[in-house]
Amino acid sequence: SDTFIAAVYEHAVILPDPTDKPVSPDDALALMNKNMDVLEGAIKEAAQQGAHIIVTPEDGIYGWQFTRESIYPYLEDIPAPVVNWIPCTDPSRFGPAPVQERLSCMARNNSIYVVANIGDKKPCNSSDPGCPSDGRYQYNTDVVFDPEGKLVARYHKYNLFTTETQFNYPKEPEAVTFETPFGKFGIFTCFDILFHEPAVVLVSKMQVDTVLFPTAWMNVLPFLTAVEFHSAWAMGMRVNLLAANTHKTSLAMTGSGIYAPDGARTYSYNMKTEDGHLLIAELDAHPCLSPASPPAVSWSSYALSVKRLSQDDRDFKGIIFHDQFTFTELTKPGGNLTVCQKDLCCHLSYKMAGKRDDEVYVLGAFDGLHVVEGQYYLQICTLLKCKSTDLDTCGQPVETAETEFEMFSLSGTFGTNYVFPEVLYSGVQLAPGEFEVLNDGRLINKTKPTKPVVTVTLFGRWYENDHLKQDPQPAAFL
Ligand SMILES: NC(=O)CCCC[C@@H]1SC[C@@H]2NC(=O)N[C@@H]21
Repeated sequence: SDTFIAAVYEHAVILPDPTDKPVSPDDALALMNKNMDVLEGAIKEAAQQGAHIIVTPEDGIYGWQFTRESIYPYLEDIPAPVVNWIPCTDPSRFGPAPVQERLSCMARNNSIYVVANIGDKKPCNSSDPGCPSDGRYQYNTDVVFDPEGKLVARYHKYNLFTTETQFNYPKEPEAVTFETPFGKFGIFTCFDILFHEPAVVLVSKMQVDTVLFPTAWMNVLPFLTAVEFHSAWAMGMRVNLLAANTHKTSLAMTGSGIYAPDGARTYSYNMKTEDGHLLIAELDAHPCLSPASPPAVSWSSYALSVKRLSQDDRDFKGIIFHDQFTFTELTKPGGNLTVCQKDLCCHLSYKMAGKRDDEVYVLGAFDGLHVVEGQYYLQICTLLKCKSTDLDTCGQPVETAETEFEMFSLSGTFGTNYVFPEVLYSGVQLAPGEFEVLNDGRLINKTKPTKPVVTVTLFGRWYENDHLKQDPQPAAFL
């Protein structure tokens, strides 16, 4: 088919009581059934509304804050999909698997693809030099059941977040794909989206049309809020992305969406209430073949042609999410500005509807290694509102603004082809259809921005440099 209907469910997960001691398998299943009761309601509703596939969040069935031991009763042995298994009709073929059985039946009874995140356990012994001392591998795992209830995909999360000490890293990254009547699908989980493997491999080498993305994403302004970064990744990579986040406002976890290369089809961001939310939208099955699909971008082409007027004397430093940026202030209601850091120069042309005395904006550049909660090379050009008129606050998280822009055009001398374009309006709102990236690498508004601007950013990931990362210091040397 040319199009299909996608659903994502942002789920307010029911958490187990925090404990280091493992609960009984019955208690673990009772908690998981409570979450699956809620997910089943969303799956039924999505199917009734015609959805072909639904994505549910990372940790959406058992929550978090586990030790390696305390998660064990929640795990099941998940076989590779090659076994052709429908757990709903043959539940005990590979030992007890009540969670897989129930997910499979939800898919089968509602004739819909169901994507969920659960835990896999794989016994091992001393013949395997990597086998953990407790005799098992434990993996953070996504599963996909087709509309017959057959297990068609199993993916072990490769880039575990720093807090996930209950799980093992898979030895190799897996590029997991499956074909459907509405395009080729790939899958990865949460923190994976910041890295080359498997995320970029799925798109560039395996040529998937749509990525399934269960996540438990804590929002970090100004660049790494879920709806902002995930929609930008879909645009930069030119694929559909179905992002289902966990909902827990005390951890800043909210923000799910159905994203296409030309912008969000639908999204939700809700820091006000603790309820779940179902999103449904129609997508192109093959977005790269669509007439709306943009041609390849030469990211540095425009910026390299700009002649720089000397203005370094007005630059100053500031911190954004632990990284030291170089900033320059937008002192006039409109004009052209440049700021550079190392090899990256960022150019901005802009016009405000009116320059306000109570709000300050800066143009910023960062070219270097981010080292907190994981290490990754970044090249970032950004126009952002400072928290107050004190320049020392530039880079601190800001959610609202009053300044209206007539136009903006942001570009940079990027050394990477992987640049994710973000536009965030006041109130953590996206701007679908209101901006575009030109072939020469300029991020521009298409129409006059309909809301005040908080951030306009070109977020570049320089994967090619990641091999230069330092190994973390052994504890003895700290
Ligand atoms: N569940 C995960 O894999 C972790 C979520 C990723 C969170 C993103 S990555 C860098 C930022 N740090 C955060 O706390 N949130 C952002």
